[in-house]
Amino acid sequence: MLLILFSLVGMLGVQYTYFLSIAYGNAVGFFICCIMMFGGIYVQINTVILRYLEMELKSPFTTSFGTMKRRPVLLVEVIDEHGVRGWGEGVAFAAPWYTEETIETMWHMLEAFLIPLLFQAPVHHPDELLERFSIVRRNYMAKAALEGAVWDLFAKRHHIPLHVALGGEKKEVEVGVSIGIQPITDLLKRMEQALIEGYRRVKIKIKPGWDIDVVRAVRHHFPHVPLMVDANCAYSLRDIARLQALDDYELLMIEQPLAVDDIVDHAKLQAKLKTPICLDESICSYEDAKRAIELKSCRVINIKIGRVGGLTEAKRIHDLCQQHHLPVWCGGMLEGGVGRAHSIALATLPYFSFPSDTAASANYWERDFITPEVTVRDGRIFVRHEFGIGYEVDVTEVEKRTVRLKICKRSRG
Ligand SMILES: O=C(O)CCC(=O)C1=CC=C[C@@H](O)[C@@H]1C(=O)O
Ligand SMILES: [Mg+2]
Repeated sequence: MLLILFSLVGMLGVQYTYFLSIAYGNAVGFFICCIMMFGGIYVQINTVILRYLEMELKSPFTTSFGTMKRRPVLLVEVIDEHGVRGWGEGVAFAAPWYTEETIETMWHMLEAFLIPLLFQAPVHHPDELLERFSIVRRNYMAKAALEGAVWDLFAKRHHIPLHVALGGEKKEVEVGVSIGIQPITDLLKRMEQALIEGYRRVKIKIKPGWDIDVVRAVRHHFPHVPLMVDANCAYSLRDIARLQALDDYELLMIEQPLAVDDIVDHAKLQAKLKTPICLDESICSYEDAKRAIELKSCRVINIKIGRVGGLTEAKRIHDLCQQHHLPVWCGGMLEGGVGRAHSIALATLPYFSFPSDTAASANYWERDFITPEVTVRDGRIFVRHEFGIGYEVDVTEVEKRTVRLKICKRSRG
């Protein structure tokens, strides 16, 4: 009886504060979280559906570690005891060259370990899953896929958008575009197109031998465009002179120049560079971010939900960086629409300080599997107010691409 009363109070309270927050701004975000925590609604997931989708990028994407055209996606759908559904996306690639995870390892970890852990007990708030999943080491993208689906469902159960559930404040998020390695004339054309489309910042990929000349050529054509470079771990401290030469081009930041575990060398390098270093692959947790801040290994952090194990950890890293005045921004993983929707919601948090790598659906896909597709106007994505992730999953489009499906059911014994 008491539980039903709490649930009712919680549900009404959350919706009321959501409408208040629309009407009066977002000062009530903290209040919303309190009500969510104590409101008494809990979610019992009874079914999880895993889908392996074959997808192809519109054009190949080349970085220092290789070229990708095929981009399979792992979709996670969770269904609770009321039939409410939530969606998450596993963002690892087919091969383990960004982090150690792949689409197959995510599938295995989900099926063998994480889904059974989710079935074990109801969830009062998705923040609890960080602790519950912690008995599984690393495997952050697998955890994030399932946790993200629960966040979506949780927001829907509370009749609020995901960005409100997260405590986000922005009504629109600024976005940039990431352009892969390609012949310089194609790169310049692609950049010009992106700027015409309104993107507010351009990131280009570099590697040893494809760096200073390219940046010089880009700066020659676009002297004032907010520009950054991403090396995806391609350099070592032996390349310090090459990296220092990039200081002449007013780059916003150099993303992940050194190896994934070179957090000490990144500190040595940052001390010798004027340009801020942004860490991507090196930051997989709150603890990693704390160490990087302590060691002064970087001046910016790129937060990707998948890389850090989910939205809860992403929020913790955001808050930590805010306390230390170290700007963050939201990276991308060439996601399908569900992953993209989660990133948009996260980027509404106040300390996301540079445009996200969340370009429009049409930048990647002939047809995305959400409706509406993500669109960018004047370099901004307008945040949707529908409950949960704010976009519908287009089941017909999903089914067309699904090559493997697994339905996992909670045993009620
Ligand atoms: O548009 C996006 O989703 C960002 C693309 C992008 O730059 C990256 C995606 C995935 C791995 C890397 O190649 C790279 C990155 O490191 O940020
Ligand atoms: Mg990167």
